[in-house]
Amino acid sequence: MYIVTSEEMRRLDRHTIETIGLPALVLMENAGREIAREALELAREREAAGHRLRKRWLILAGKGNNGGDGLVAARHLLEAGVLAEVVYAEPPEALAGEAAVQRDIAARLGIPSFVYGTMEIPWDGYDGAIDALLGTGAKGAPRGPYAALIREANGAGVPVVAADVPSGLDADTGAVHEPCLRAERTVALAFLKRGLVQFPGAEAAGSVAVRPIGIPAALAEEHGVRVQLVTEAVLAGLGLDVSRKRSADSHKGSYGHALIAAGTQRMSGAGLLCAKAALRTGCGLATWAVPASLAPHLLGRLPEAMLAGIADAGHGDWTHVAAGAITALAAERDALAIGPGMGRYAEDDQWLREIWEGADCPLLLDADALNMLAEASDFASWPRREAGTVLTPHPGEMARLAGTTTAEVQKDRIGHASRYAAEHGVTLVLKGARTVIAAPDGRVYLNPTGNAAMAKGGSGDVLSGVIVSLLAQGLSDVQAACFGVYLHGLAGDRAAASRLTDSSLLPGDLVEHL
Ligand SMILES: NC(=O)C1=CN([C@@H]2O[C@H](COP(=O)(O)OP(=O)(O)OC[C@H]3O[C@@H](n4cnc5c(N)ncnc54)[C@H](O)[C@@H]3O)[C@@H](O)[C@H]2O)[C@H](O)CC1
Ligand SMILES: [K+]
Repeated sequence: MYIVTSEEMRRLDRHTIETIGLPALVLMENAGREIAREALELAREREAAGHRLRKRWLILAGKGNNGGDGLVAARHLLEAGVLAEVVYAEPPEALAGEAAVQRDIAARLGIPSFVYGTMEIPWDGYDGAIDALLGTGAKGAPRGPYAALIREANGAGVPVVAADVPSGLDADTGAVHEPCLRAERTVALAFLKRGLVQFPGAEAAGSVAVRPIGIPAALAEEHGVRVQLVTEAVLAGLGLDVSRKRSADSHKGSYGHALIAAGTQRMSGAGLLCAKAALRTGCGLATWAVPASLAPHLLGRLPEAMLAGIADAGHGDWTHVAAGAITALAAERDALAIGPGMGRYAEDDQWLREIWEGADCPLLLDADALNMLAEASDFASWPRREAGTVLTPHPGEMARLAGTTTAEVQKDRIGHASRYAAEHGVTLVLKGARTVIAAPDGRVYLNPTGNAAMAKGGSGDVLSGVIVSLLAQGLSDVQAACFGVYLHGLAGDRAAASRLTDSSLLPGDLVEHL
C-alpha cells in the first residue's frame, strides 16, 4: 500500500484529471461520498453502542478542495436522511473552482450554512462533525478562523470524521501543528499520506481508512512514489512467501546458521534474547559468541544455542582481539549480528572495520556496534560490502550516525533513514513507533505492527535476533528487514493482547509469541 506526500498526491491528481481525463468533479464526488459513508457507519456503530442519534451532522468547510469534499459529503448525508449543516471557516465567496460548484449545489439543495463566528455552534445537537477544513493543500499551522474552529471542535466532545487528513496535521511528516484536529476517523482519499502513518500525526488521525476515488493505484509506481506500508501483499511483492512451510525432509542445515556476537558482563541478557529470538524465528543453528570469562555463567541458559567463548582479559568484556575471532567464526556461518549489549572500549571503530571487511556473510549491526560506526571518522571510505548489511538504530543511535539530534531525526524519520541508506549502501531500520525500513535503492517501507507495550529495554535485541535469523535463512537484507520488523511487531501485538496491561509486557514474552 503506497504512502504519498502532498506533492506526489498533486501530481497523481493532475495526471488523472489532465491525462486520463477523469473530471475533477468526479474525483470530488467520489471523495465526498466515501466520507459520508464513513460518517454514517460511525453513527450506526455509536447507535449500536447506546447513543441516541439526532440525525444531524455538522460539516466544517474550508475554502479549498477539502472543503469541496465536505460539501459533497453533506449532500450524500442528506440523501441518506441525515440533516447536514455547513459552517464555513471563511465567507463562502472565498471558495473557487470545484469547491464553489459544490457550494452552489449545496445552497440550491437548501443545505443550511453559516459563516464561523456569526452564531454560536450548537455542538450538542450533532451526532458528529466532518472536518473538511484543510487537506493536502494546507501550509503551516492553521490560521485565523481555521485555528479557532479546530480548537472549538476539539473541545466540543463530538466525534469527528476527517476528510483526507485531520486539519492541522503536516501531511508530509506527521508533525501536528497547534492546533490540530483530533479525529475519531480519517478517510484517506486515494492513498495514505505520510503524515497519517507517522507519529504524532497517526494519533490525531484516529483510525484511518483508505478509499479509492478514481485515481488508479498503479500510477503511484510510475510517478516515483517510493514509500509503502508493509503488508503481506508488499512482502509478497518483495518475493517473500510468508506462508512457506518447512519441507518434510529438511534438516537443521536447511535453515542456516546464525552467529550472534552480543552481551557483556553487565548485559548478557541482550545476547540471550537475541540468540533465543533467532532460534524461534527458525534458523537451523545459532552460535552465541560471548567474552570467554562470561561463558561458564551462561552454560545451560539457552541449551539450543552453541556458545563460543572469545578470549578476553578475564573481565567479561570484549577486547580488540575479538575481531579476528568473530570474523573466523563468521566464515562458517550464514549471517552475523553484532552489537546488542556489547559495551565499548577505546579501539573499537577499527575493530568493527575489520569485521565489516572481513566477514563475507550478511551482517546486522545494532546497539554498540552502531555507536562504534558513528565514531568511525573514516566510515565514508570503508568499502561497500557485497553481502547484505542491515543497521537497526533507535532514534538516538540514528542521530549519532547522522550527526544530528534525536529530535531532528524524529521530525523526519523517513528522510533520515532513506538518506543514510542510500548514501552508505545499507538497509537501515529506524526503530520506534512505525519503524522505517529504508533500502539502499531509495525504497522505504513503514511497518504497521507493534505497540507501546514493546517500549522496554530488550525489544531491540529480540528484533536483531529475528532479522539475523531470516538473513541466515537466505532472505535478502531488505526482505529480512521488512519481514523481521513486521513479525516482531505482530509478536508484540499478540503478546500484548495476552497481558492484562500494556505495562507488564517483557521482551522475553515477544520471543514466546514469535
Ligand atoms: N488529491 C485528489 O486527488 C483530490 C483531492 N481532493 C481534496 O482536495 C484536498 C486538497 O485541496 P487544495 O485545494 O489543494 O487544498 P486544501 O483544501 O487542503 O486547502 C487549501 C486552502 O486553505 C488555505 N490554507 C492553506 N494553509 C492554511 C492554513 N495553515 N491556515 C488557513 N488556511 C490555509 C489555502 O489558501 C487554500 O485555499 C485534498 O486533501 C482532498 O481532500 C479532491 O476533492 C478530490 C481529488
Ligand atoms: K481535513
